[in-house]
Amino acid sequence: MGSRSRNWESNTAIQEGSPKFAYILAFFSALGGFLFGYDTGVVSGAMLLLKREMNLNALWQELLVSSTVGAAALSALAGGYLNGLFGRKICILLASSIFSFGGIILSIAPNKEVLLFGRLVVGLGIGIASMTVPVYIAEVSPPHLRGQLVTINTLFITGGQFIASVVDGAFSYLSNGGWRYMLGLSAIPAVLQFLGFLFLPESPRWLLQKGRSQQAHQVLMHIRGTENVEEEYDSIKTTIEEEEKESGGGPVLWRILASGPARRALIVGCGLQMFQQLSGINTVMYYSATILQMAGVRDDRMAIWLAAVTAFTNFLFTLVGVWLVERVGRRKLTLGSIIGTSASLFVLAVGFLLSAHASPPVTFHPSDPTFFNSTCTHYGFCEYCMLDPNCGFCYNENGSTILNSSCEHVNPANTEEAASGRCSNTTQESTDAFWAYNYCPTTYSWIVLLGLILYLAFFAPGMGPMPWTVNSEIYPLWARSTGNACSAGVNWICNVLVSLTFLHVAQYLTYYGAFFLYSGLALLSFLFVLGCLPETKGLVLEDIETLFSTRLCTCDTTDGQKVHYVRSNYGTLEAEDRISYISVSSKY
Ligand SMILES: O[C@H]1[C@H](O)[C@@H](O)[C@H](O)[C@@H](O)[C@H]1O
Repeated sequence: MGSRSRNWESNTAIQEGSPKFAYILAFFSALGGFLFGYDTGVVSGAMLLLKREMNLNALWQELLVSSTVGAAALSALAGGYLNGLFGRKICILLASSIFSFGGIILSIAPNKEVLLFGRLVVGLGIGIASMTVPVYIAEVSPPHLRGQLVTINTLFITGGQFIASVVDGAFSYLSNGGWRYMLGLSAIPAVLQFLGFLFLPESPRWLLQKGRSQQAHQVLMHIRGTENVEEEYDSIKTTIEEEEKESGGGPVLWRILASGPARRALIVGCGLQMFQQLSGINTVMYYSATILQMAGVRDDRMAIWLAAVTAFTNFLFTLVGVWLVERVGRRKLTLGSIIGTSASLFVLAVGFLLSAHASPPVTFHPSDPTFFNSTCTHYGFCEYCMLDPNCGFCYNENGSTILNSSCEHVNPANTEEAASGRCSNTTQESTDAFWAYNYCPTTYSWIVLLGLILYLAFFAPGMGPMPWTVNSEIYPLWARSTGNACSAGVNWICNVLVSLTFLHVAQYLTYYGAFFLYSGLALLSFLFVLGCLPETKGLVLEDIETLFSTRLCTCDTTDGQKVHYVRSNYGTLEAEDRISYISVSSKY
């Protein structure tokens, strides 16, 4: 094990190679991200049709949404093992087969039980893809493009969510079976990815790790578009040899926890994924239709199409992230994004707070006998009425004045109408009475809308993609699959937790309380990133491990600099202490 050094000038050999092939690889891999976005996004529109056609109660609706995310959490964790054993290519092929199978099952499902099975299958595909694709892209990309190419995967996730909302809008006009197309169409990109990947190479880093040196060398030349890959090849090979000598036996997770740099990388990776979800992205996305209704969009179809605009905003600003990641670096992009995200969550909360204070009172008590048996009669203001999932607010409007307002029981089979009375669809009067479920009519809705747009504009370029991008690069090769599996698992588990608890949190803390909480959590993540996230821009993957050699909370010293590291061996010391890092260049 000799001492080893790399200098940045010599990376020009890598940079000179044609990156075209790297883009092709990134495109086919990122179809996995597209399916992740499509399958998590499409269900809300499909549910509108499904609940009517299959008579789904709230529990079944909840099951069909959460089963996919839950299955994704489990398969992301298992994906680490599969990745190490079979390689990235086989795992991506596996994920695309699972996606295709799931899509077909969903499109022909005869009943809700088969639907649930299909959603579980699709979730298994999402979990494997979510942890494998960023790793594969990072391992095949040249260092100067790596951040951008991995961020393209998140662009595809948000693109998938956008296309899903357009498909939802388009097929919502089909009175029968529209959901079959919505859920089944995902099989097309899945088959495309499967076919494409049959012809694409395995990651050269994984090949080298498995001792398939000749194949690794060939793949590296192929993807770099040049024969001049000796330096990169040697560098990967030496690192793997060193790692093999240094690593003890036992399960990889145990070795990660026992090794200082890998453990710190795992804390940073999992922390980033946790904070991404705790800043409420999926709640905001899911809740966007209601926010738009608050802002006065009453037509259901219109709300579906405007939700597509929200998803498009998320996509558009992720594109800004793709553009910025190699210019400003991961650290500054994430920090800037968090400040904006926290501030916009604050604006959202203030909008909800003002709406709550101006919440219209209940002024009308219908004489309908079913009305008297309802607990909804207890509420004196719309604010309390809407926080009870069993009730909704029914009112007439004269200009901006609310008239004849009552709190009434919701139709359990369809929350878009009251169970009985003038806001149910069984009465003639329903035409001039408005039904507000989950929200209150308010003149402050523009603040909420502004908060929503600002939120997406700040979240999407940084906190959306960076946790995935950073995780794909911070672990040493031996720990990469397991590290990414754990952090992706944390992402999915926090995703389930936040979405399942949102309505309860809102019931206890009110909507504005919930958004103030998310805003505070975002501030907490600012401190975490400020103290713990080093800049990885432009570094060779094999060098990144060195950034975690010192205690966490000291990383900001390297911010904005490209550092040249020299790794030297002092024989008798512990593995992590044996590595000294000498900055010899900070000219950037
Ligand atoms: O990075 C992605 C992206 O921001 C998506 O919009 C969101 O739904 C996912 O949960 C997240 O992991």
